[in-house]
Amino acid sequence: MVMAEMFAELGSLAAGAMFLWAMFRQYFPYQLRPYIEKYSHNLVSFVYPYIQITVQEFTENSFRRKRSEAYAAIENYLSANSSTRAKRLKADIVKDSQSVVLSMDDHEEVTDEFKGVKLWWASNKNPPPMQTISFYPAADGKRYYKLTFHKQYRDLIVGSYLNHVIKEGKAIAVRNRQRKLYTNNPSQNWYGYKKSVWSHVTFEHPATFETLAMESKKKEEIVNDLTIFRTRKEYYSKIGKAWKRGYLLHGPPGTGKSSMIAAMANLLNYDIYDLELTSVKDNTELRKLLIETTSKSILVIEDIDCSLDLTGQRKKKKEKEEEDEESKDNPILKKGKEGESKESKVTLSGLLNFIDGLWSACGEERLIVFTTNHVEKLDPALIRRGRMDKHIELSYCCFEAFKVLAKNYLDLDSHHLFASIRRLLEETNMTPADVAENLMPKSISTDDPGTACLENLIQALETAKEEARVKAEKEEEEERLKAEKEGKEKEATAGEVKEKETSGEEVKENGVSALRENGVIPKEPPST
Ligand SMILES: Nc1ncnc2c1ncn2[C@@H]1O[C@H](COP(=O)(O)OP(=O)(O)OP(=O)(O)O)[C@@H](O)[C@H]1O
Ligand SMILES: [Mg+2]
Repeated sequence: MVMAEMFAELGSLAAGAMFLWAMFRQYFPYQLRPYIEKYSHNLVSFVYPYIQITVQEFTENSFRRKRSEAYAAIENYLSANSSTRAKRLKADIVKDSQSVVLSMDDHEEVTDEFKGVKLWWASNKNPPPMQTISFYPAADGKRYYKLTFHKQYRDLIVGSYLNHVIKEGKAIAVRNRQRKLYTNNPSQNWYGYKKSVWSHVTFEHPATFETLAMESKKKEEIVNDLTIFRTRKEYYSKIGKAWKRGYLLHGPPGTGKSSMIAAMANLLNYDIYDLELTSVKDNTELRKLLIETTSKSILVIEDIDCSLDLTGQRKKKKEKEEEDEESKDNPILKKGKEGESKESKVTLSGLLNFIDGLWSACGEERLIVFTTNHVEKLDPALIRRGRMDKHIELSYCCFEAFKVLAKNYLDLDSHHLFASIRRLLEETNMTPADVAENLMPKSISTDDPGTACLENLIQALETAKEEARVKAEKEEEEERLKAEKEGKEKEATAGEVKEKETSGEEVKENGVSALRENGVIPKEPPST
């Protein structure tokens, strides 16, 4: 009964308020209305001790409509912090359909706590504008988040809480994102408005530092170097350097240079930009590619010594001039040359600027990795410290590296054949790629695949040792023959010179006696 009375009273109150509001709108002078609204706002804020901050999903300026970074970060933050508390959630699939991320649904509210202070987040949506007949799909309403907190915590919330939310949100986005492997498009593939200088696929390489075979001390040093680099944002800005680091990986083919790049990307959770230097037209295009890369990425140039003849550029130019001269009068030759003229005009100085010039500071938290099989062929300017800060040599398989491979491939920590393998590895050079190939079980039916593979490896090592011995002998023989030949040639030339000298002396002697005969020079006194 009491309840029913209460509802009846409430109903009449609401009806009364609505009547008053309608009267106000109809009869109150239009010019005075803003003043009344302003004072009513002031009155409400005086009584209502809470502050509200809204963050719209889209920011708009006169050029374009863009999804707000702050909104995306808050969305991620709330998806991680609210999914256990909110009752209505939206599900979305990320990471290549592998996991589901839950976020707050529209018109849902959750509470959060920061340093003992309670705050409320609400997700809302403004109704869409009036529908008109349009070619485009119907516009969705404008979403926004509203944060409410007590005004006494204003400094704490504005000063640190919001920063904390954005930072956390961005970190969650990085964790959830799908990593990408980019490669540069040739410039003829950039189509007008939709031009993109890089194309990408999902990056999924299983290599990690655990599976990488190399000495554990060296591996630890590299992992430490990378992890320190990642946390050094403030340090880099303090010393006034762009937050980037260069690595030069060098060593024979099949020693794990490309695998190490994949392991680096997996360790740091970075994207990879694999730059194919030969299809970059010129230095300007190189700069454009650099600008289009994002932070938290590894920029890779593989086989830098083969990518471009950077040191031989001048020679090439001279040769080209000669060729041009030749083809001037020959129209067929000229046509052929024009077709080939797409070759890269990237210069060494362009590349040096790319690595550590002014432009290289755009974007941050970036690694630049060069790989090469012939470090001695590279220009010293290209690999000096500061450009390539860390030089890592990946070499032939040592016993420690073999043990990593045996553990990965055969699940073996020790075996009686390890001792012979150790001795053989010390005596011969075999790349980790070859060792790994021999450790792959070749048949399913073997009872003891581990022993079979190790025996295979021993055989391969012995063959390699024998081949190396034969090769060394052959080289020695060639060397000996060459030395012999050179010796003979020297002897022959020495003989010729002596002959010439003696005949020259004779001529001289004859000349002198003739002069004496003719009394031009005095005769020699008789010897006593
Ligand atoms: N250090 C290593 N640890 C583990 N696996 C390795 C290692 N080195 C080579 N491999 C194996 O050999 C294969 C080839 O290695 P990778 O492509 O990394 O060599 P690379 O040094 O980049 O050679 P290249 O100079 O020819 O590009 C890899 O797929 C990997 O399985
Ligand atoms: Mg490689």
